[in-house]
Amino acid sequence: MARERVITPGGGSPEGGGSNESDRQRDAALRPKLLREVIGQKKVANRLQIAVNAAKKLKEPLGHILFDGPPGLGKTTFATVLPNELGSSIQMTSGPALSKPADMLPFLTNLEYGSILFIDEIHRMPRVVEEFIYPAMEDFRIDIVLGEGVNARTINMKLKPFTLIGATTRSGMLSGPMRDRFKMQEHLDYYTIDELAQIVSINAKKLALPMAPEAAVELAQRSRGTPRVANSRLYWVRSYHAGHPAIADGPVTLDISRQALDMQEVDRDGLDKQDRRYLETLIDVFGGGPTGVEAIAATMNIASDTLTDEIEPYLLREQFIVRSPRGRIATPRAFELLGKSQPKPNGGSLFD
Ligand SMILES: Nc1ncnc2c1ncn2[C@@H]1O[C@H](COP(=O)(O)OP(=O)(O)OP(=O)(O)O)[C@@H](O)[C@H]1O
Ligand SMILES: [Mg+2]
Repeated sequence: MARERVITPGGGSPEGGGSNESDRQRDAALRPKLLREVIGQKKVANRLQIAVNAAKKLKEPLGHILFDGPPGLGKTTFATVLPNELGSSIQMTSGPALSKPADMLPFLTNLEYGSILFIDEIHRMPRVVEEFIYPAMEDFRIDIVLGEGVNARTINMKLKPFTLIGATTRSGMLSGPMRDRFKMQEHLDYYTIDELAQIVSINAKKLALPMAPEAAVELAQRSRGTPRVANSRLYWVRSYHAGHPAIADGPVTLDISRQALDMQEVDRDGLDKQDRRYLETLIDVFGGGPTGVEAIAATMNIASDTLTDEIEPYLLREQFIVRSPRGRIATPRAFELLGKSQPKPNGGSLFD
């Protein structure tokens, strides 16, 4: 198993993407350790397995890898599985924790041959740091400037060949030159109900919670296609079950899982309070749009990044909203969900 060194200069969090502390502890407890334990994302997992096999056979470090996709889909999971597969070590940091090139030095000088440096939220790394690590990625060397003004000297330092793994929820914000330096670029997509149900069943076992298969499917259906959400729903169902003496001795049935999720105000489509608040704002305040994300964010009193990174991707995928050049528009499905009737468009189509 890999030795995991988590070093975060500047007190930054090694993991980003909007997960809070308790989510992170749960994530770590339930995270798969090996590629074969990873559920779904089969094409990605197969390509990684080939790359790992090749690296071992050729005794070369793995090429640099970029993972992108919405929060909670497994970017950090894949990054932490790889050193286990390779028998190497991993250091973890994140873009916001790296404000200047010197912040990279402890990581770069700690590298071992073939070890992994994981940079979460890599799109938030400042341009100066990005440019500083280009030669590290390409030729395993860095240029360090010592002193200032006329006394400044540049020292060229060789590094041990290593693998950089970047993760981002916003691949569009990554610069072209940075993206091009990754040998593999893997996009993670939402999971099917079947895959999520498997994850829920496996994790219920890890938590020693007896659960009927239909209950696992119910949780899967109501988890926004996202393993992290499925895990957090599972923890809630576990508390609900344990907190009711009358049912705590039996398994979690379909009924129990429904009651627990209804109590948490997770609806049958898996949308939670925050998702519905977004749709209510778009429909009640902005007449269903089109309206800009900044206006929705200001009205909801929430960061617009949270909307674009965490809330909107699933609503877009499930076609509760569409994006147009003039802004976000609620679809008939969103009106139906909230039990509202759709205003009649004057003349032109609602979606023009
Ligand atoms: N393919 C998978 N198989 C099984 N469990 C998974 C899988 N992907 C993710 N998980 C579970 O979901 C949790 C969250 O995943 P992870 O932390 O890797 O997401 P992430 O993409 O890094 O999110 P963020 O953008 O917020 O950093 C993991 O701890 C793990 O328990
Ligand atoms: Mg992560």
